[in-house]
Amino acid sequence: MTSNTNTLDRERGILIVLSGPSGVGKGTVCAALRQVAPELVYSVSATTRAPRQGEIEGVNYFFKTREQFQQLIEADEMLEWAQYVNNYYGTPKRFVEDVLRSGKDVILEIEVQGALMVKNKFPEGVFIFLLPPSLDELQNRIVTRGTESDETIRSRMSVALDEMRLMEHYDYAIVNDHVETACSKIQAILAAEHCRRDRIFPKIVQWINEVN
Ligand SMILES: Nc1nc2c(ncn2[C@@H]2O[C@H](COP(=O)(O)OP(=O)(O)O)[C@@H](O)[C@H]2O)c(=O)[nH]1
Ligand SMILES: Nc1ncnc2c1ncn2[C@@H]1O[C@H](COP(=O)(O)OP(=O)(O)O)[C@@H](O)[C@H]1O
Repeated sequence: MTSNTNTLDRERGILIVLSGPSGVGKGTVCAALRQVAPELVYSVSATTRAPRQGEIEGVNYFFKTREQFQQLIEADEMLEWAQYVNNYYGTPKRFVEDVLRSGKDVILEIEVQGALMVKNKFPEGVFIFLLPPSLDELQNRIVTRGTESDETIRSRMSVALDEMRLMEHYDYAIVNDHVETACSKIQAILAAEHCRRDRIFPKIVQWINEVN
């Protein structure tokens, strides 16, 4: 038996897509997830939206002009992209593919149109939808965050309803009532998906055959 044949490694990482309406807490839950699951890789999106106070280029987003964003699409460098409330958002393709090929799991925090594009390309991905405890609480969270104008808040609430109608296309729905609970549920889903996908059985058969 060689050392190459007796490791129970998976060949490719798992692609996780986390969606949910603006203000539901995707960013907050992802930040908590980073603390407890540092092995998970986060895809940084490109956007034409202006940076919010404190946002850092390459950390929160790659901030682009409309022309630059268009060029990325034309050069086929986007895994998916979507227009959301007057701005474009998209996932750089190469980074995600490299991470998956290296055997690590990668998480995309994206809206629903883009998530459905990803589902076409990666049906084996894990699609998780984050829900608010109520619509009032959703609005309250967007308002409390204080990053949006009144008009943008109205647009985001209207998009939120459209997004929730498409929830049935997801594998899992999680209510973000408490950040820690939502985070634990995502970890539990990931752990279960690892068990389901691990290519352990062929390896075990190989071990047994090699011993006999
Ligand atoms: N399709 C797509 N949506 C994205 C991407 N990055 C972010 N989004 C989504 O775009 C929406 C607006 O993002 P943002 O302006 O940062 O607002 P926030 O998520 O409410 O803080 C959210 O639903 C994000 O999840 C991306 O690469 N692709
Ligand atoms: N479980 C929660 N309970 C209460 N407030 C929350 C919870 N999750 C997030 N928030 C708050 O809601 C607001 C929006 O969260 P954010 O992570 O920016 O949402 P998203 O990334 O989905 O737009 C923030 O002020 C955040 O602190």
